[in-house]
Amino acid sequence: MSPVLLSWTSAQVRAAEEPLLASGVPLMERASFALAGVAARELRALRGRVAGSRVAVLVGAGNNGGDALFAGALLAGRGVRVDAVLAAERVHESGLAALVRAGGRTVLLGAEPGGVGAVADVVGDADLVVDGLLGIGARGGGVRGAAGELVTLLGERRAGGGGPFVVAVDLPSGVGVDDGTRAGPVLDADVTVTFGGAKPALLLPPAAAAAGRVEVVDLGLPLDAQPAVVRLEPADVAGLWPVPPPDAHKYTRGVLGVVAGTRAYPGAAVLVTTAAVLAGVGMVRYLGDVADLVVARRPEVVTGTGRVQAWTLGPGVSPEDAAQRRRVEHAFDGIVHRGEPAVVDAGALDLLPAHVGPHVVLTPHAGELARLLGERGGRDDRVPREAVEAEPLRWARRAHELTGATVLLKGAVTVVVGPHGVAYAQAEAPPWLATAGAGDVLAGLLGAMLAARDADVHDDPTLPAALAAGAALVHGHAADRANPGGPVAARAVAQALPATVAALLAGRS
Ligand SMILES: NC(=O)C1=CN([C@@H]2O[C@H](COP(=O)(O)OP(=O)(O)OC[C@H]3O[C@@H](n4cnc5c(N)ncnc54)[C@H](O)[C@@H]3O)[C@@H](O)[C@H]2O)[C@@H](O)CC1
Ligand SMILES: Nc1ncnc2c1ncn2[C@@H]1O[C@H](COP(=O)(O)OP(=O)(O)O)[C@@H](O)[C@H]1O
Ligand SMILES: [K+]
Repeated sequence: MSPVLLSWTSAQVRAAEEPLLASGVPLMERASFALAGVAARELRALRGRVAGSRVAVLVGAGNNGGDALFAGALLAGRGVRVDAVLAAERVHESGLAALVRAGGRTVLLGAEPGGVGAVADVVGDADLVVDGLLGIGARGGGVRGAAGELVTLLGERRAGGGGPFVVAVDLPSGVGVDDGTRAGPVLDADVTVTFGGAKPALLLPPAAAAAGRVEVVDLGLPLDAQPAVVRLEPADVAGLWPVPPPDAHKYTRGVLGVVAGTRAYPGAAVLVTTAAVLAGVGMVRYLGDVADLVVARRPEVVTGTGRVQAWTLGPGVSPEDAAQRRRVEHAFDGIVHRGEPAVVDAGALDLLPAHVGPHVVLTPHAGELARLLGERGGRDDRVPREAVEAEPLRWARRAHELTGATVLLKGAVTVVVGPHGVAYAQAEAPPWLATAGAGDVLAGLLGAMLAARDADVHDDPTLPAALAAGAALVHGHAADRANPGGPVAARAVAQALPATVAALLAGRS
């Protein structure tokens, strides 16, 4: 398994390809050859053979269309019936010539007697569609014009359970390449064959859901700039997880202070402390109103004040409760003055000091992030939850700018933003994880990681973001391990942590 999926913006990709194109490296030839290979493999899987099957190639005005045309030509050469739908009067010239030479047929979108609907019927009846409408030249806002209508019609077929298998060229057409937005018609794909390196839209919500399986084709591009968005893979966990050395003792493994839970919400305290203990922290110190319950459920936990290496603050905490408020504010003293790393969740988000450092990791969901932005930002930052969900990277970045903290924005894909533009998008969580208390487990798990690596966090301000992304990955895997393919309770996710971590460290996941 290859560790880390990296993505670069369209500008970074263009900068990397420039010297190669200038020296005549045949990038499009390499790209289209790989693309045709993937299409042929999928046809074999779908139809049992390549020759005799039917492929529709959607061709936009740019080089993305060029890739699709050359791939169409290669497929036609292997006995595939290829219909190319030209979405512009001028398309890639030599690509078109190659397709026609190989026996591919063309229709000009808009010039067909039956209009876009008739073209949609032809495309819809194909075994496989190669989507070369838009690549990194897409300006956002979805596919425009007649091609946009075609994409909408094909989307309706897919939604109805029909429609052909779609292979996207470089990106699903219509997504916001660098910001992962989905505003307007997008052709959802089953497989995306992306060139040189992934693009942010392939990792970021909401666009990433349109990509299907992502296959990266190495074109030999010198992509040495810092990637825009990264997805950690299971093999990366070993480099982040605090594996105790032989001479470890409980204090070197870290003490986590927890302020969580009230008499009204006692469960949060149990879930946070359980997750931290099962993630292998040296010790948990619980501060709160339900110590008896916590200790009854987790006898490993100690109660009362004392030194800690890191904090988890906020699950089940109500800022109106004076005693809890005092405990959280006291913890923030150590966080601000001694630099203790912290996870700040739920009720503690409302008590966050004006400015903190990246050693503080905020863990809001979209609703909590919208509230935080509204309270701390200017007029333009007052956005509803839906706006955060439509552009999670943008708003997580904004929250980082406003607070100085590392920001982990929870959701189906969890987005993490830290200093120096570092960003992660983790998508391992099964939808079953969207259940009350799951966030408390994440807060305890991440707190344990920060407590064990507090010294490293002091040295490297980008480490908390990596640890947070790693925690999201472990959290998702634990949910899956707790009950593969079925419902999970938050407590079961916590209970699955020891075996999940062991499997990830052993490379068995
Ligand atoms: N970067 C690289 O190293 C390589 C790039 N290649 C391909 O080249 C592609 C980029 O090519 P281009 O720069 O020509 O860009 P595109 O092929 O993405 O398309 C640009 C064209 O689409 C139109 N357009 C933009 N937004 C639109 C919208 N929302 N609705 C309708 N039309 C819109 C523009 O007017 C322009 O004519 C990549 O995605 C990739 O497929 C490959 O050939 C291999 C190498
Ligand atoms: N659709 C989804 N698919 C997968 N995971 C999800 C989805 N929605 C939410 N999650 C995850 O479930 C957890 C829910 O956390 P949170 O909203 O804080 O709930 P709670 O406060 O009840 O613990 C987060 O880790 C989040 O990333
Ligand atoms: K495309």
